[in-house]
Amino acid sequence: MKFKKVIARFDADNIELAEEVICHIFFSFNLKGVICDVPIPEPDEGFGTRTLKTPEYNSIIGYLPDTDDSDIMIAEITERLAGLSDMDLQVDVLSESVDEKDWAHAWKAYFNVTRITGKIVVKPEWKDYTPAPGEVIINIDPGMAFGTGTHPTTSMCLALLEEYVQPGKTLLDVGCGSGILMIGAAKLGAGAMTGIDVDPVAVDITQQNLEKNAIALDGVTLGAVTLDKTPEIRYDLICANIIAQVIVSIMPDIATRLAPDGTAILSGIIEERVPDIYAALDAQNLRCVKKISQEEWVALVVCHKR
Ligand SMILES: C[S@@+](CC[C@H](N)C(=O)[O-])C[C@H]1O[C@@H](n2cnc3c(N)ncnc32)[C@H](O)[C@@H]1O
Repeated sequence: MKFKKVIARFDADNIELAEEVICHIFFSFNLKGVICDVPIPEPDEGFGTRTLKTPEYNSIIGYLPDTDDSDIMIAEITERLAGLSDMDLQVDVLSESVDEKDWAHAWKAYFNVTRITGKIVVKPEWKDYTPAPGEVIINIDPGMAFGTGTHPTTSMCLALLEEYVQPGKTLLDVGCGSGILMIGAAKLGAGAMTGIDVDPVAVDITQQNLEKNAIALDGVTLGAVTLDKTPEIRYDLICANIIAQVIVSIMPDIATRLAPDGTAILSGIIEERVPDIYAALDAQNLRCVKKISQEEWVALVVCHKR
């Protein structure tokens, strides 16, 4: 099958805000395999904590099936991006036709063994790594789904899971992507888990990655659904690493699914959006108990007000 690779090459005063907005537009057009390819200022420390190659440009890349309509969609995406005139953003949209087999593996050059915390290491399935005693190794092949652990939004979630997962705690992962957070949680001792994603490909990849990590699937529920379409089961832990606008819109559904003593980890939020999140939390009688940040990205730990 042929795909159109869509590249939004951009420059902006606020790179993280531009990343968020462009990704949101890509997701709203249902582009698959969206990755942020942004030069990282700090050097790789030799462990592969960052991308192996530093890209020359800031790019957001996504893929569309190559059909009669794809050029019209790309023109609409270009128009939407050009309409962001209130932001200090210069963006060029490029596209090229690629074979699935060509692109599905091309990004792998960027993904190396990545240490997230003193304990958690994310390892591409195809790389060798000898774990130190006590390390939690997450084997991942994200395929067309988001989630290698190299993005700050994912690594902050993993670090917070290490802090908040307790044996047997139930977990709901909203926007499971590659399944990386569910695997991390399971290896840290979580009990029954539910993972949902609007992208059915992500749900398939999550299942494959859970299997590759020998996570028993009998306690796992997966679905290509939005949160409002899931049963109102209460979870001890909820993770949502999605952009702020989506988190705000699903906050009522998060609140009704968070156990009275439960903890939600909300990530994918840039600093500018934190006031919107706080307002949405307040409206649902939720409160933030911890805020961490990496680069311009913020992750919040949230619970019910008492
Ligand atoms: C930034 S990725 C996070 C992937 C993974 N959980 C991680 O932390 O690396 C966000 C994921 O949320 C999914 N998504 C976007 N909007 C969603 C929604 N309203 N409900 C559920 N999933 C959504 C996307 O398809 C994508 O896989």
